[in-house]
Amino acid sequence: MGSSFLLQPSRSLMEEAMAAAGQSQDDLKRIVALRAVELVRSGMVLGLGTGSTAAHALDRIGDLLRGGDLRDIVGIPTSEWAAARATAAGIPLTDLAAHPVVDLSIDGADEVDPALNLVKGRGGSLLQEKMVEGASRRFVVIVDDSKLVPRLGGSGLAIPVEVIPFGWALTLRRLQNLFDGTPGFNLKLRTASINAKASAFTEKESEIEPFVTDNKNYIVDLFFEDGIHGDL
Ligand SMILES: O=C(CO)[C@H](O)[C@H](O)COP(=O)(O)O
Repeated sequence: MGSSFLLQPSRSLMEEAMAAAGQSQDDLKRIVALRAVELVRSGMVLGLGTGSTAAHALDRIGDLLRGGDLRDIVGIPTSEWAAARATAAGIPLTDLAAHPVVDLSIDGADEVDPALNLVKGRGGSLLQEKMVEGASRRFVVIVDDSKLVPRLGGSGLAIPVEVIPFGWALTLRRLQNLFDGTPGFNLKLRTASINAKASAFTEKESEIEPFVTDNKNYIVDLFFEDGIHGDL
């Protein structure tokens, strides 16, 4: 991957946003997404991110294309969700086979540590995000301040790992062994009921059905009481 860096609402923008009555977290997501889209130029191959922050960027790119301010853009979606959102926004889609080098990817994240290491994929899209963003010359991460942590896992929320269904229980045990002895460490297979996207199951079935990713894989969620200490 080329350079990756973080865009947050700048101090003045953040203060402006927080000062104005009624500004929500979603407003902050929109502000930072719009700043990231300022980096988009006509003719670029874009990596199209997934999630509620990236949604603002996709919609903005669509607006600029419709208004004629951007031309000849093609986008590689990082999930089925992103493909649908980009299509609705009017962004022409392509893939990594046709465009193995991506000029710029814009995506959200679940956690960002001070060294700009990321947790991604709590929404369930991991593998394609990593492939598209890994093929990018430039990767711009757009987050509001709720995503900043002193160390990964520090929010106490899941660190997702996508695993193939074959032998998933063995993979889960190996992940368990990897972090054995880490105080407050826990892990579990993500079930369909946990991921809102997996709505095909009834409530009762969903308690026992694994969540299935766009790539037909499972997810094991890792939890750290106080984040990951030491080398990643
Ligand atoms: O990795 C992701 C999806 O798999 C998202 O980028 C991440 O979950 C952030 O989402 P949001 O902007 O909705 O907080």
